[in-house]
Amino acid sequence: MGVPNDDPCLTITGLIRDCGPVPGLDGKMIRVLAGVDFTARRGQVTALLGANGAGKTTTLECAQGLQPIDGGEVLLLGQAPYGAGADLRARAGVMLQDGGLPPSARPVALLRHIAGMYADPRDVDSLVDRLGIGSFAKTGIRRLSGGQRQRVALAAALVGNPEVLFLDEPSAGLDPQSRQIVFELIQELRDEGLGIILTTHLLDDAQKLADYVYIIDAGRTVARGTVAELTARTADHAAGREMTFTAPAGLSLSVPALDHLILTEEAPGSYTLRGTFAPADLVNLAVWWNDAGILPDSIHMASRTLEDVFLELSGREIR
Ligand SMILES: Nc1ncnc2c1ncn2[C@@H]1O[C@H](COP(=O)(O)OP(=O)(O)OP(=O)(O)O)[C@@H](O)[C@H]1O
Repeated sequence: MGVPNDDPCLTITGLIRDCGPVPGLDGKMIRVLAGVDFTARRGQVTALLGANGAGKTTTLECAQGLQPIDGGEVLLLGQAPYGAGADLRARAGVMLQDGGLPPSARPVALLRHIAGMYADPRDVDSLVDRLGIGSFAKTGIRRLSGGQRQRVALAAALVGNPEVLFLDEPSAGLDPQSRQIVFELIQELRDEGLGIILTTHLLDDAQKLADYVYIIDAGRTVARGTVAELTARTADHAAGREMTFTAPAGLSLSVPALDHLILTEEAPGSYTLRGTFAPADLVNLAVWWNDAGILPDSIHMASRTLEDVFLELSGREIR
């Protein structure tokens, strides 16, 4: 296996998409995508995040050539996907949330059938083994649990040996063991050089898997970066840290050495410090505890998670 390169496999620039006509808007079209930028690279997992209705599905459908575009540019493996031939489709694997699998088919027979349609398919037996499909190999798709169906859908997306893999909510419905298996497989495929594009509502999944993250809101790209970059403290978000500790209730909150931080007793005996911490603040805290004769029962310090960033950018209210 060669060293994977990180060339772009999907480039979306200023994507505009109008849909409709919408009956509630007197039959007018609505601008669903108003400038989405997104680049996915080979050998990386790139996550597309956004609240409900942000435009993720529409973006991916434009990327897969399932919808035309009204402005901007989409290049999948160097080609405009809408109207492209079967050759391009064969190079992209798509795992949809509802699977899109024929309900009466049996998993292994279906995978062998799909493999037969490709020039250079993956080995079906090893995929079946890897994804634990053997134990329900001959059960009809309609009788499978959601998590089993999800694993068959992933195998079906991979069997054609694609260069780019689109995964819509890959861990939806999976139990912890299956989720672990699927995550390990995604990481291996990434290391093989596949470009993997993932949409998810589970920010924890994005935090664990994604090399690069794009956040879209109301049809536009509003943030991009590695998880570390997005969660790093910036000038705007200098108050990005929070420390909590538990100690006896009713301590005096007047601590001059810490008065640049906000110290509150959120519940009896449960204290929170927020603000821009310097390492010396930990010394000042220890001096305060020492002077007051306190040994805290627990201490916890955390920085922002991807979820905090997402909520700041997409708003906390439901749309
Ligand atoms: N054909 C259409 N006609 C009218 N409105 C549409 C059409 N397609 C999408 N929309 C609207 O565009 C917006 C974006 O939809 P899209 O399905 O891309 O969002 P999403 O980010 O995938 O949402 P979710 O997380 O809920 O799946 C939504 O408000 C949706 O109602």
